Amino acid sequence: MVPLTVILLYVAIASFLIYTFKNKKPLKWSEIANAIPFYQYIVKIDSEDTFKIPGPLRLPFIGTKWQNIKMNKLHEYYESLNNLYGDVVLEVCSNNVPVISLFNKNDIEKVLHFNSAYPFRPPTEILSYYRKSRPDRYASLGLINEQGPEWGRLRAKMTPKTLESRKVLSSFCSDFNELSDEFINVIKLKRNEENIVKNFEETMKLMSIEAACALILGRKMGYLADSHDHLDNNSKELMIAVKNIFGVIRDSYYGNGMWKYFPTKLYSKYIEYEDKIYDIITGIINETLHDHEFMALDSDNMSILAMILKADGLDMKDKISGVIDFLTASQVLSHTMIFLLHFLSEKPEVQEKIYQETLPYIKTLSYENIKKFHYTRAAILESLRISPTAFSVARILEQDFNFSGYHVKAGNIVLLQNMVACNKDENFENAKTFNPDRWLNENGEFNINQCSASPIVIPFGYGKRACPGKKFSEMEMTILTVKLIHSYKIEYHSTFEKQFEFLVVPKDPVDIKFTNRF
Ligand code: HEM
Repeated sequence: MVPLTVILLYVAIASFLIYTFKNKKPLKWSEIANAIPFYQYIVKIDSEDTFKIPGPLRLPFIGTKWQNIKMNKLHEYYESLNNLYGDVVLEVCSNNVPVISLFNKNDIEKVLHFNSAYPFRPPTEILSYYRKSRPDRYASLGLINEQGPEWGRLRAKMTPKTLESRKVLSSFCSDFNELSDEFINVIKLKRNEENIVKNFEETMKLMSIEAACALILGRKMGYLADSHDHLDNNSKELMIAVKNIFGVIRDSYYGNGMWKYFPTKLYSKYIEYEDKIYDIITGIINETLHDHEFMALDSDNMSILAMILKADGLDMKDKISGVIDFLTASQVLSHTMIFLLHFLSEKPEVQEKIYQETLPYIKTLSYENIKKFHYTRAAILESLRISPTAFSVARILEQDFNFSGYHVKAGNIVLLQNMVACNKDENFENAKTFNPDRWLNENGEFNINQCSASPIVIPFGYGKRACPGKKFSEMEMTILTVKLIHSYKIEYHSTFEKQFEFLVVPKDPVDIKFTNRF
């Protein structure tokens, strides 16, 4: 006999669900969607053309979310979708919104080359929902998530041409050289008796966040010191929040989505991290505004924080969210470096070539000098081609397109599956093989146009919406790689596996052996 309480509970839950769906109680997604004019045009699955696109079985309410996808293997899942259904694949979110994956080089290029005034990238739902619920703190969804003319305004104000000027890059180059030397020392201290740094990803993340704070906040946090005992609570909490927020965003995006209807644990965790970062950044901004010396620096020596604080036409809410967005977005360095170290570890001869190429310049790794490192830059690009951390670039179509014979209407969300496409032999010869030489011309010079499929190598995105941190990150990766190779021979001591955490990241633990070069 089923106890009466169980029956009553069942009836209560069923009635609630029927009420929720039958009365079309507004989903939080649609609240967000209606708040952003462009989103009203996102097409729903009722479009006949969209239905013709192959993909996993679609069920009412849950779309294609019934599949037992291991969330941390999502990047492999997309490769299997391509193998099963072809170059254009349809998935349907639980809120009936279609998401179309494009795997074919020509289709990807069509979207990239569409000349949009304000390229639309679907926003992160959980962040958008939370920021909309806090008008006391946020005036907009922020640079990463805002759309249309408002995004255009934020982008123009927060990423002025001076941001990537030679002088700003040169000035940061010398700061980053110092940090890299500290990092080399940290590795020395963290090696065990076999010269292995266990859980290297943790050490690398410290470097990543220290570099981000130097670039964006213009301050040294001390995350690379021997011990963290000296750090104040804010510094410790900032580190934890910035490190963990990506995992929560991933779960909100690809999980069961219950946070949209109930105040789940996941949503509380998200608020906890977002609020922590907000409070600490607001404190730092207030301190900075009172630091007259800092604010008086000329634009060539300014941090991104000072540039944003000095920008005209942005209110304080915009400035705070801008700094938060820059800080969280810049955490990708650590994953990209670990992928690169894996490839270098597999090919000691590449390490040797980098060593020889950079030997004459090792004492002065200036911004001008590192441009001469053709082979090193080719090795970095090759790693980003095979193992980008952003496995796809998302866009919302602004006009109808024909993709490999399928008509796809404006308003559809497409995922440009650059990682899968970049690992296909039809686009790159022996695509899965790490081969820096493919990026060198007959004179041994690095040339991005050396491969005909280079337009789909988009680790930093593309066009007006591309990553504003690209030049900084390429510079950081070059300096760090050169310094590491001049100090150590690098060898992976754990199996190399990737996992999905909103971004593709190395599966931990990563153990790397660093043997002194001399
Ligand atoms: C290896 C390091 C990095 C990688 C691989 C990376 C990758 C990306 C990608 C793929 C996008 C999306 C671009 C698009 O949709 O076309 C993006 C956007 C963005 N990145 Fe990065 N990024 C890195 C480092 C940084 C750094 C250091 C900063 C800060 C200075 C930064 C700030 C941003 C911001 C603010 C956006 C949003 C731009 C917008 O929507 O207008 N990133 N990044």
